[in-house]
Amino acid sequence: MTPFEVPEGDPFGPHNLPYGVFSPAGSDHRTVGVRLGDHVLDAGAAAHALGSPYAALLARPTLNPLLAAGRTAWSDVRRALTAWVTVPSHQETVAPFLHPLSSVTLHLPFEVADYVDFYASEHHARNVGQIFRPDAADSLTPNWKHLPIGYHGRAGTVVVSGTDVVRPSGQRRVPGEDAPVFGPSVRLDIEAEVGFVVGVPSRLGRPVPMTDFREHVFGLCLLNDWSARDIQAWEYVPLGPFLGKSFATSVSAWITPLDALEEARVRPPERTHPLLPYLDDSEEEPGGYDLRISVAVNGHVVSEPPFSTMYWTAAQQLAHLTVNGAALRTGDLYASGTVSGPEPGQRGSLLELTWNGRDPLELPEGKRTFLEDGDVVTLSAWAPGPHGTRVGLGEVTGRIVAG
Ligand SMILES: O=C(O)/C=C/C(=O)CC(=O)CC(=O)O
Ligand SMILES: [Ca+2]
Ligand SMILES: [Mg+2]
Repeated sequence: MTPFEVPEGDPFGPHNLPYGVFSPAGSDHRTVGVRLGDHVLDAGAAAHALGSPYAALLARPTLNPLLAAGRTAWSDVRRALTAWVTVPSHQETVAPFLHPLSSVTLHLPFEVADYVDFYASEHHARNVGQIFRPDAADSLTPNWKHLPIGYHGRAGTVVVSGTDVVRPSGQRRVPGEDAPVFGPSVRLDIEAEVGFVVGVPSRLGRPVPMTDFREHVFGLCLLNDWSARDIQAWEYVPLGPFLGKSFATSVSAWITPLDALEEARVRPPERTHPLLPYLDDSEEEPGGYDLRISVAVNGHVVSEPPFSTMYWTAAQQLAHLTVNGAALRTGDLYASGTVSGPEPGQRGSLLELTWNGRDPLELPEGKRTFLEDGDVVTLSAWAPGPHGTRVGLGEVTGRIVAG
C-alpha cells in the first residue's frame, strides 16, 4: 500500500488535509506540511517539483504567508493539494516529499499575533458562576446573553501540543484567611477549547461584520487554556483573568481549514434574548460547528464536550471583538471559551468535572481533583465530513512538570 492509499475511515484522508509546520528527521529546517493519513507532505517541496505558483506560500517556516493570502488563495491551494495527493501522475511527483508522521518534529504552526479567550458555553458559564459566585442571584452575569464575553490573553505563551507545562506559582488565598500566600498552584486545571486562526487582517477603525467571517478566518485548532484556579479566583476581581491563565496555552499542531468542515456546520442553540443587529445571526448561515471533543487524563477519557452546544458562534465573536474598530492581524488567535455540554460527562474543565474539588474523579492511578505533576492531558476531536467520513482535528497534549 502506498501512503496515498489512506484506509477508509481514516480521519486524515484527502477530504481533510490540515496544515502544520514540521522539520524532517535529522533536520531543523522548518516548512509547511500537510497531513495525509500517517504521513506529512512537504507542501513547498511538492509545489516546487510541480512548478506550482504556490511554492512561495508553502516553502515557509510558518503558515503566516498562507494565512495572509486570503480566501481565494486558500481554496486554490487546497484544490491543488487535493489533486497532488489523489491524481496518479501528481502522486508520482510528490511521493518523495512524504515523510512518516512519526519521523518528523511538529512546531507551533503560525506566529501568534493577538490572543483572545471567550466564554461562550452557557453550561460552562453557569457552572463556573455557581462555583465562583454562589451568592449571586443568577449564575449568568446580566451581560452574558447580550455579548460574547472575552479578555485579551498572552499570545507569547501559546505553545504547540507536546510542550511541557510548568506548574505556575503565584498568590492564592487560603479559605478563611485574609492575607494571601505565595507558592505553586494547587488547583491547576484545563479548559477544553477550540481556537480560531485569523488570516486576513482588517483596517483599524473598521468593524468586521459576521458576514465577513469566512474572508478573515482560515481555520481552527484544538486549544487547552491551562488555568490555575487558585491564582485566578484571588486575582480576577475586577479586571478578569491575568496570571492564572497567561503561563501557557497549548494548541494542536494541525490547523484544519474551514473548507474541510462544511458538513460540520450546524445551527447554534436557540437564542433566548434578542440580539443587537451586529450580533443577530437569526438570518445567517448556520454559524455553529459540530465538533466532538474528548478529554483524556493520563490516557483515560474523562469527558466528551460537544462544541455544537456553544451559545456564541465564532462569527459573532469576530464581529464583537472588532466592533469597536480594533484591527485584526494575520496570526490572531481567538479561543471559543471552555466547551461544556449539558451533561456532567460533557464538562470541559476539572473545576466543573470535580465541582471545585468536591467530587474527585476516580482514575486507575487514584483520585484526581486538580492536576498533579506528571499528569498528561490530551484533547482530541473529530467532525462529520463528506459522505459519512470523519474529519480529524488531531490532538493537543501537555504534561505537567514541577515549577
Ligand atoms: O466566570 C469566571 O469568573 C471565570 C471564568 C473562566 O475561568 C472561564 C474562562 O476563562 C473563559 C472560558 O474559557 O470559557
Ligand atoms: Ca478559557
Ligand atoms: Mg491559558
